[in-house]
Amino acid sequence: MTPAARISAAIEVLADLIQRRRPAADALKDWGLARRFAGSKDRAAVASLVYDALRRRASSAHALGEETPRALVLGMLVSQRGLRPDEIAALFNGQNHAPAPLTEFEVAGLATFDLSAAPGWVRADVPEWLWPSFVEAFAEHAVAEGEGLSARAPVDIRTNRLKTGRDALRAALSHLQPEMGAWSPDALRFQPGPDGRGPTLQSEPAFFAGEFEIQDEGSQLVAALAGVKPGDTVIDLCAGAGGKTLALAALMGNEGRIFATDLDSRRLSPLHDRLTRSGASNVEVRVPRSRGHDALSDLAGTADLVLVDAPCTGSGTWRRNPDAKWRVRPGALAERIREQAEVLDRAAGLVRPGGRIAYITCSVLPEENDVAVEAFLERHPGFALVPMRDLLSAGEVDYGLLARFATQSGLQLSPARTGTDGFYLSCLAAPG
Ligand SMILES: C[S@@+](CC[C@H](N)C(=O)[O-])C[C@H]1O[C@@H](n2cnc3c(N)ncnc32)[C@H](O)[C@@H]1O
Repeated sequence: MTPAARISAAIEVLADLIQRRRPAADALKDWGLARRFAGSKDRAAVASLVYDALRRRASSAHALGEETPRALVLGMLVSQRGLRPDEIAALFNGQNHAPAPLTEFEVAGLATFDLSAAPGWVRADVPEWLWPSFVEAFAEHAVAEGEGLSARAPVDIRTNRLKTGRDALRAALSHLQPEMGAWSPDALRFQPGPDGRGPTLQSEPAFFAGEFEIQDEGSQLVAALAGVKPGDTVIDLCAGAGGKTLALAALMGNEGRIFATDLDSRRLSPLHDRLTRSGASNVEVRVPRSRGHDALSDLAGTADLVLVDAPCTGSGTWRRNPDAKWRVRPGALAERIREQAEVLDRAAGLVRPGGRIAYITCSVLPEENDVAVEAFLERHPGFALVPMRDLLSAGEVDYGLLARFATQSGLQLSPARTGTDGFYLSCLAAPG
């Protein structure tokens, strides 16, 4: 397919997902099934155009004066891909599957492409209904934070200390030109290529050998800051596929015990293979027999640390999933807040006297972060916040520089602040 034909395809996919309000992945899959002639490079290029258009949906609609699939693509070609109006006009020539020529209205929109008078949520490319939350979280930096969440994400990996060291892994992957992570001593980073994707790391021999896991550096950081020690008894209450479980096992050097569970037993399935590959031997996966079955009933009041990697809107990961940004609804936020309270209350019954709950989200919304923690402290007055300076100075690395990203009750990472996904961490000490 020519570059112009790929643009036509992206417009078609966007029309489908907007009209039928369906996830981008589903619309892309259907498009691919109906066009078997399209090769893997074409599919990747079309997907990249669609996701880039979704990153900049609000600002493109504003600049072009309409929210049509064409306008979203046109705006993105300017703001995300840096094309000039004449370059865009050459692509939109109506020949050989290229999109129809530009209208006068579109030409005018491209020529001015002015966001200076646009409201903050438009310049930030954040849903309008979430803008008050952004302003509450980031004040005068809210637009820059929204822009950070609209950019493409790098691919980060976490060196598995149980198998190798970061320098050795960097040498093993030198053909992919890894960069050192800025914060985590285990992180390596790969910048996205022209199609927005990173290298296919899962086919590397070092991956099969368990020497690394793909994990955003922010996720690595919050796991490291949770305060786990070799020999601890740890419960990972929302373990899912085990990204944090594996990080904790490595930090503990396989000493002590981790009990990993999840409300949804299906989500735990990938964890078994990942544990084998990683060499983590101190993890016991507790699979609930049915919804509502308590797989941890024997562990009440025993854990040095309960990790609550809570279900959330995922607003901190919009770089990786720009579709989710526009699909999240107020009802879903309210449901996540209810689940967060439920899971935190469950954690309170599992932690030992003097132990700790580490509450984590991949969200930047205060409702899911500080507000959730403050509501927990009201329900459980014996618990107390672990001071931020203690969190940042407790481990092998002094993370004092992160203190400027402290919130009322926790720590907020973000693409604009730390170059990571938008993770939040707050640690709560149980009464001794
Ligand atoms: C953010 S994901 C976990 C990601 C995982 N910890 C990782 O690092 O890969 C949140 C998980 O919480 C689970 N969950 C939701 N409500 C829960 C509850 N009440 N108790 C335990 N887990 C719950 C979801 O099934 C989901 O797997």
